[in-house]
Amino acid sequence: MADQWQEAYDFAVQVARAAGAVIRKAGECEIKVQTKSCTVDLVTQTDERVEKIIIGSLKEQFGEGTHCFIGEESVAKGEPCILTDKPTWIIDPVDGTTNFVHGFPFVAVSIAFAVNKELEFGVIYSCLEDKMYKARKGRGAFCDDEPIQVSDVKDIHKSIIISEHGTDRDKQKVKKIFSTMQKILCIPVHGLRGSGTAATNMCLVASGATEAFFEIGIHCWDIAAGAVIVKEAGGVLLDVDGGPFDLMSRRMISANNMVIAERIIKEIEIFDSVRDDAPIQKK
Ligand SMILES: Nc1ncnc2c1ncn2[C@@H]1O[C@H](CO)[C@@H](O)[C@H]1OP(=O)(O)O
Ligand SMILES: [Mg+2]
Repeated sequence: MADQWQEAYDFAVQVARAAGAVIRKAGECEIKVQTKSCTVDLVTQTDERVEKIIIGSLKEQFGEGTHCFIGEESVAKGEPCILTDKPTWIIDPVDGTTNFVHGFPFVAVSIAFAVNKELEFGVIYSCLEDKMYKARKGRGAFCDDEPIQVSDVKDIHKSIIISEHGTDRDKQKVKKIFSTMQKILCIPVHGLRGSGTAATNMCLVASGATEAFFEIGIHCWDIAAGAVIVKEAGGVLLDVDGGPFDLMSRRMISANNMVIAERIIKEIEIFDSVRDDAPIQKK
């Protein structure tokens, strides 16, 4: 059925915009911060509240039994993070929580929808910039309803590359991250950047502002919506070892084309991270 998920797609855009308004308002008040896995892994009442609003609205619209939900804060509370063939919403209510806490102006709501383990659409609302990015499989990518496209740069020396440091402060991992950054910077490339939100970084690749974004340590809810948006904007998604993109693997490179992706992959020093769909006791 060609237009089966159009209603869900349109509804996701509405929900993301409403969620972004809640985040903007919350940012005007005092933000109470708590920590999750470590002292730099932050969470606020807004993350939890917004996830409840998003999942509540989707359940009300589409029924509780037929659709599944993977949300960052629900998983943090012990809900499973397994992608099945059922229609599944993958949600990051506040991507860039550290930015939100500090008033650094890139914070995004990320909502993706998968069926039969395949991503059907993604919506990312960069709520402080008030930019709505969206894409549906086979239908192109858009920012505020204008079509977007990846950059056509093939020469790595003319590129800007994005990566992030994540929240793990294990010395060996940090060393590898910085060693990778140093090697890429000295290729040389025009510059290295990082907005602090994986979702926004992927929108920057999709809209041609940067050639690639890669990270090890991210979660499926950080990149699911962005994956559709990058792909529909003409870009590519790969594992950081050059293999196929795996949503649950905690690592990925998104790029404008294979030439740039493969050149960056040569420099990435890979470190282990536990898969999102690993059994909970092993995390
Ligand atoms: N352990 C981790 N390692 C790397 N990135 C992480 C991470 N946990 C979350 N991220 C996400 O990666 C980006 C910054 O590194 C953000 O999008 C952040 O999402 P968050 O703000 O929703 O936690
Ligand atoms: Mg996130």
